[in-house]
Amino acid sequence: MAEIRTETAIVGAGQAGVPLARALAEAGRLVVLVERRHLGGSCVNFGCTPSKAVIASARLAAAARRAGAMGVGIPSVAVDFAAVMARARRLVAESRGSLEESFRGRDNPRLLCAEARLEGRRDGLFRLRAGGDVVLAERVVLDTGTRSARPPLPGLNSVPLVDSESWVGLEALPGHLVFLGGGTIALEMAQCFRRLGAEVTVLEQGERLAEHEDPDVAEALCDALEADGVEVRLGVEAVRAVPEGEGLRVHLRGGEVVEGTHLFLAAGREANSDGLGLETLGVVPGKRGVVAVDGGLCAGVPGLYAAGDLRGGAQFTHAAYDDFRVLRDRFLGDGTATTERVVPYAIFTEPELGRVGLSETQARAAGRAVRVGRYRMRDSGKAREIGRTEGFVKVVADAGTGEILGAAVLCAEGAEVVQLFTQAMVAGATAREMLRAIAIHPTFGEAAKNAVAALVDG
Ligand SMILES: Cc1cc2nc3c(=O)[nH]c(=O)nc-3n(C[C@H](O)[C@H](O)[C@H](O)COP(=O)(O)OP(=O)(O)OC[C@H]3O[C@@H](n4cnc5c(N)ncnc54)[C@H](O)[C@@H]3O)c2cc1C
Ligand SMILES: NC(=O)c1ccc[n+]([C@@H]2O[C@H](COP(=O)([O-])OP(=O)(O)OC[C@H]3O[C@@H](n4cnc5c(N)ncnc54)[C@H](O)[C@@H]3O)[C@@H](O)[C@H]2O)c1
Repeated sequence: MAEIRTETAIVGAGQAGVPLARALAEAGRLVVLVERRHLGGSCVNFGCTPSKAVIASARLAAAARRAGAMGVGIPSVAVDFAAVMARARRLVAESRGSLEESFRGRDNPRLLCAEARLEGRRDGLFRLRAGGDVVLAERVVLDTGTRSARPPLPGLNSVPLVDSESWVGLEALPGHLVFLGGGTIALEMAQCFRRLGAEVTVLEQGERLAEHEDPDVAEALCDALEADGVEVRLGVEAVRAVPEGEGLRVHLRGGEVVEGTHLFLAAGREANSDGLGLETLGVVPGKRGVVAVDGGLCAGVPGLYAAGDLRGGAQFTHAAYDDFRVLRDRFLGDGTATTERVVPYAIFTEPELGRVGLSETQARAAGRAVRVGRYRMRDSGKAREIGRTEGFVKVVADAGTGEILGAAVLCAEGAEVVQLFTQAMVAGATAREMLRAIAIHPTFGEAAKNAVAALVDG
């Protein structure tokens, strides 16, 4: 057993852990990074990278099927599922490989490939067991991410299951996927697998998909899935899963039965905080295993920090990466950086939903007097020219000052277009100030500007 003394120990080579380890080492500070599985964490290995690669293939198949409407004949569209998945896994292997290469042969950051567990704190040092090694660290950063939550559904373990991690290993196209849950993962993956040729049913216990979005946005997303042939069942309660031949049956309350070949678990995520030994420091995780932090990401014990999905709140790659900025500033800078920030996000369906700030529902629930500007994509020149008229832009502003409070951009490239509103919000811009910027014609930026104009004029 080796005893390793370090200034900073980082647990989890995810979106905050890797850049932080590099930055500390570059500044000449001793750092140990402990990872139990693959460098790059969820985003690289089974999240953003492979899902967006497969979604790109599915979008291409859908565009090819629509080509006739644009005067381009594509007589038949064949999806080679194995090739689609092989391409995605190749991208994963490339990203992971270059990360592995960047750590090879280095003693700072020192990479330990092991499961880490805290064993309390003595003489001002955290004690961390990592396989056969013991790390003694002045501070510890936990960046251990999340995993698919497993709802307490009787029979769950007896049926063919896919989750947000194992899907990446699929070799053959599932015949009929039944999604349990209708949030971000289900929206993206249900549309994608349907476009690749699978039958898809989504079972959502709530009254709408994407429960955190405004009802008009959620309804438009639901319409988009249904237009692709996804069967969406809202307000249903799965009470039992039963194997049936090669597949399964899901029994719903009320007696109805849904059949499929695989159950896709998309019922939320829970943080990897169990097994970390947090109890040895008196830290008790909250709902879904989340570790509470302050604005500087300190987890309640001096010297203990939590970053990325583990700390709850915005669970996205770019938010985890921004936690790196906060921690780097805490450890190497003047220590004033905080997590008070504007975090945009997207749902990569078609149309794509780009979101930032407050939704109309959230703004009204917070007691704000708001104005809402809306613009339909079917009125946009660019959308009509490229044959992508679905969706709308919706912008929410303070009724008194005109300050932009949030936006939902549901259109082709909505995740790109919403960045306009992110910039405006960070700059504290009002609707009138946004209108001073000329938008290029023909672009979706014009549609965004027209939604802002509707806010001022409407
Ligand atoms: C299917 C899917 C698609 C997604 N798509 C997007 C997207 O398009 N855009 C977006 O912004 N976000 C997306 N996300 C979310 C994104 O992947 C996460 O928000 C992001 O990866 C979180 O990074 P993290 O650093 O918090 O944790 P992770 O990237 O999960 O890293 C945590 C690491 O800690 C390691 N670990 C855990 N416990 C221990 C331990 N005890 N000892 C040692 N190591 C440990 C894990 O093995 C893992 O490598 C997606 C997620 C999924 C599942
Ligand atoms: N584009 C992106 O940025 C992106 C993409 C994929 C995943 N992610 C990450 O993953 C998270 C989303 O994961 P998710 O979609 O699993 O969770 P979610 O919280 O978005 O949605 C879960 C849904 O499942 C429903 N549900 C829960 N238990 C159920 C049950 N027993 N039966 C039926 N419905 C049930 C809930 O009502 C909810 O609507 C995001 O918050 C983000 O962190 C992000």
